[in-house]
Amino acid sequence: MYLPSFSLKGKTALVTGAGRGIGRAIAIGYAEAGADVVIVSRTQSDLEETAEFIHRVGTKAYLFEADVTNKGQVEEIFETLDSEHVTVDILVNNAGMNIRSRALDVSDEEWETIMNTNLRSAFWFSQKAGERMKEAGGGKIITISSVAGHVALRTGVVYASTKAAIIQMTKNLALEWGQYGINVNSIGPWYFKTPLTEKLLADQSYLDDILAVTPQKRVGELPDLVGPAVFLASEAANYVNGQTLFVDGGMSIQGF
Ligand SMILES: NC(=O)C1=CN([C@@H]2O[C@H](COP(=O)(O)OP(=O)(O)OC[C@H]3O[C@@H](n4cnc5c(N)ncnc54)[C@H](O)[C@@H]3O)[C@@H](O)[C@H]2O)C=CC1
Ligand SMILES: C[C@H](O)[C@@H]1OC(=O)[C@H](O)[C@@H]1O
Repeated sequence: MYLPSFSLKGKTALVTGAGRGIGRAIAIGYAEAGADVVIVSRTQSDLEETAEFIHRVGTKAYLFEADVTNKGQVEEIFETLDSEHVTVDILVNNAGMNIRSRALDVSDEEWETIMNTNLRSAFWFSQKAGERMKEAGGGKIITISSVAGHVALRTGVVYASTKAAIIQMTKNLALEWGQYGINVNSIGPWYFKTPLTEKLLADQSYLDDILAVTPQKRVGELPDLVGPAVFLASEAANYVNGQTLFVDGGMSIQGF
């Protein structure tokens, strides 16, 4: 038999930023693939909406209203999961944000906020999940980067730096943790319509610029991202490590 399983049945996934957008889509997609899902975000009402979808699918949802930039709250999440004997088999570091300042205008506060939200939080969650996965004999860690981590976009140098750092962090964690059966990969999306981007994508001239450099001539739909996220979380990706999968309609290969 050559076809490995794409199912997540019997697994528990933790998804940060699961209150809306890409994180909510991945959390629900993982539930549809059979996983129980630990969902983390800042807004309880958003979490409850995501949990409602998961319950309709028939798997369990564990809700944690937390700020991923607060290390104490990150530690508390894992202490609570440990006390409830919930093992995280799959971690998706999705929470992220952007402040699209020009380089000369970036304030120290903006730098801190973007770096802490997009990069430091992902490292903290990876450390906490990684030490448990090492004990458990393996696991899957997926961090959401961006094409902005691979090519220069007009959406801000600090954001781009966090997304490039995620690509390198992914390689280094894979190098250290592959021996423990842990697969560490990242996904690099191009534009997907979410609360983070909806204002930008509503501007027809901006959208025209996006489509001009996108071979598939459309922005991403959330199922376009959930499929790769399920693949990387499943047994089908057991020998994929340290990679970044760009889900971008071909944008990152666009030349002239
Ligand atoms: N939407 C897009 O076109 C693209 C998004 N991405 C990345 O995908 C990820 C998700 O983006 P979207 O769903 O579009 O964003 P979004 O803004 O729609 O959702 C982000 C989620 O993260 C949560 N979050 C933000 N800061 C948090 C914090 N400090 N503590 C806890 N939760 C926090 C928000 O509450 C929200 O639920 C981000 O890492 C983003 O950089 C990457 C490329 C393109
Ligand atoms: C493709 C980028 O990641 C996208 O561009 C933006 O302006 C948003 O901040 C997203 O990050």
